Amino acid sequence: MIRRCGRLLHKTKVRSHCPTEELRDFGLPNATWNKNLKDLYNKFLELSKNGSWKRIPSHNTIAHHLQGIGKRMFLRNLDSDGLGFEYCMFYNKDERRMVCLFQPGPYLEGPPGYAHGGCIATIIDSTAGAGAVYTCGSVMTANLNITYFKPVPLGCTLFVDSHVDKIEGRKVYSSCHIQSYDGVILHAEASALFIKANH
Ligand SMILES: CCCCCCCC/C=C\CCCCCCCC(=O)SCCNC(=O)CCNC(=O)[C@H](O)C(C)(C)COP(=O)(O)OP(=O)(O)OC[C@H]1O[C@@H](n2cnc3c(N)ncnc32)[C@H](O)[C@@H]1OP(=O)(O)O
Repeated sequence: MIRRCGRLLHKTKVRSHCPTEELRDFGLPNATWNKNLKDLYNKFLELSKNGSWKRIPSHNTIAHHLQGIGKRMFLRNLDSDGLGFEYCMFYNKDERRMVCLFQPGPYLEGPPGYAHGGCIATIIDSTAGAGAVYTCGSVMTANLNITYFKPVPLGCTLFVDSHVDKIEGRKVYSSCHIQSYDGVILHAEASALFIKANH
């Protein structure tokens, strides 16, 4: 247990929204990560050693205008680890690829025992969106098309693989695949159009 901002918090379990708390990097392993997620994470850490891949830190806010009223980034806004979006991302600049290692928690349930399609869309948007941001700066999603092939069991480990395919002026075209951690099952694929900020 640690004491922060006058509240008692369990070191690995509880997420504080206290605005004065130092930023926590949620892309680091915690006790709720299953073995497959940890193994994939370690594999990408290994690949990062020669600089080709880079781990992307993940905080619970990018919204500076929210300072003073808490940190509420959509994917990191639950108060406990493991219940919602558990994920980390790695970026490969040369390949214009952003991958996300994702473990959907029980609060993301849609059909009984399976992830809601909206949370699959969210992780695709966030992964491909982050890939577009890291490749060419601020973007907004203009279009996202998803084909769902196989339902995603809650608690499994997914490999989300996005790629910036083409950049035409302000338009950034990306594709994304969601597979099981071992690549055996293709759960979904998507194409997305991002528009670069007009400044
Ligand atoms: C976010 C950045 C933060 C940076 C922080 C760094 C940390 C990185 C870490 C983590 C990143 C996380 C990543 C986030 C991921 C999530 C992103 C979202 O959820 S975004 C919210 C949902 N999307 C909206 O709410 C958009 C709503 N729509 C709009 O605001 C506008 O329509 C917008 C900006 C998309 C375009 O508007 P216009 O006025 O700027 O530009 P116009 O002139 O309309 O379009 C430019 C060109 O694009 C085409 N275009 C626009 N929309 C299109 C569409 N839907 N389909 C096809 N073409 C389209 C147009 O035809 C035009 O093409 P022609 O230049 O004439 O050839």
